[in-house]
Amino acid sequence: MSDDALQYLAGFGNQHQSEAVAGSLPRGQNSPQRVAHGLYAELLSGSAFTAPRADNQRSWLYRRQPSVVVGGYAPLAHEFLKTGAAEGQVVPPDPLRWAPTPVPAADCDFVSGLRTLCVNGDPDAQVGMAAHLYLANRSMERTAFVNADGELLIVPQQGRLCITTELGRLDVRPAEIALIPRGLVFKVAVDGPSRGYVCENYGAALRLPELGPIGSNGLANARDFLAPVAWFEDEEPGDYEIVKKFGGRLWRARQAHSPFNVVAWHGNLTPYKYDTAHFMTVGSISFDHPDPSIFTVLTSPSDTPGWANVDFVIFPPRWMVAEHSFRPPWYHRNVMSEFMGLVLGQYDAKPEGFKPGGASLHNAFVPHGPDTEAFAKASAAALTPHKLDHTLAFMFETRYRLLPTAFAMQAGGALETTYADCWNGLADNFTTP
Ligand SMILES: O=C(O)Cc1cc(O)ccc1O
Ligand SMILES: [Fe+2]
Repeated sequence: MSDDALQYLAGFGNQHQSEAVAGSLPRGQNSPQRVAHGLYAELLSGSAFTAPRADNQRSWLYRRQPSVVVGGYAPLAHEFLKTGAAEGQVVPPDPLRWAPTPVPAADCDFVSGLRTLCVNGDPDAQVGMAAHLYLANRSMERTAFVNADGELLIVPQQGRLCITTELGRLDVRPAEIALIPRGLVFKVAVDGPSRGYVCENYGAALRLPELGPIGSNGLANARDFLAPVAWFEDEEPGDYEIVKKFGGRLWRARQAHSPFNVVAWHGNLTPYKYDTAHFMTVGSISFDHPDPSIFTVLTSPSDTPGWANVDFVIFPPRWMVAEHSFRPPWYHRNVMSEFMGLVLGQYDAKPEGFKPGGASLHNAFVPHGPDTEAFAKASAAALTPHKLDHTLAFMFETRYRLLPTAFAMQAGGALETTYADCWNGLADNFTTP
């Protein structure tokens, strides 16, 4: 693990620039005849060249060798990593929940420890997402990973991650998140048994949501997203393994140098970290429970306005003050599909049953809401101002039905076969006047 005091460049979507060695970054042009210090220029495009300016994402990398210097790729098996609806199972129209999966004692790193729970869409159509767990007890040393199928939103739940990327390093702890652009090479170091969630987004890049009547401030503020500063692995050449996810399969290649050899870069296609403690929640200060869209941190739009390919929504510590209201989420059925995880504490709709490290899936039009215990508590609670504290749940909400994987549905696995019983106690209390 690297030290704590990493430096960052603040601002989501900014045109950042950074050089680890002074004078490495070309001034006034991108591709000089000879780049300073013998470096190679390489363009990384995250959007089509002709994407509208507001959506256009690319960075220029100045590196010791271009990434084309890599051996040929050979297939690499991964039993538990699944891609797109084609690799999902038949899904019953029931609410599903998974208990926390322990970090195995057997050797696993961030990539070998990926366990896909749910999939939809198709990366070749640039539609949909996957929800994975990661379980890791070993750092990636001379192995790096790059995902050509999707951008990765990493939500640590246990253990601190040091993520080395081509553009520099990010130190990420539980309650923080990391965003790794599609196609960017990275590796993950851990400081002990580590677990968390990953949203692999095959669709349009995640961005800050529109704020509408909220105005020009609030929710996740752009300046709280931190990009790394340029850093390169300055060591003797030696064998390095590059693992690439490409077309739903893993591939591996060997090269004789570190891929973390970018001495300077500039552009707006960067990884980020974000501390959810900086999320400025808005909520009801009068009555009723608002739609959870007020908690959207990042959104990947689809081609239909307002119907997200995937929204990343958090339920952070906040005050509950609504008067004459049932304060937890309402009972509902939603055309959108909801995958949830819990980073820490309790979730108000399922105070006991939903555990940190666990997950739930409420698919399109699958009824759900507070369990019997939460209903009873909230129906009788004194409606004084109350702080929901020490809690962080989140949701990947997607317009496409999520299909669980064989790992998610396996008998004897983490699937809670009695989950739906949590609503059995909701008796018919109707009384005729
Ligand atoms: O189902 C859930 O727990 C997530 C959720 C939370 C909320 O406050 C409103 C709607 C919703 O789907
Ligand atoms: Fe819901």
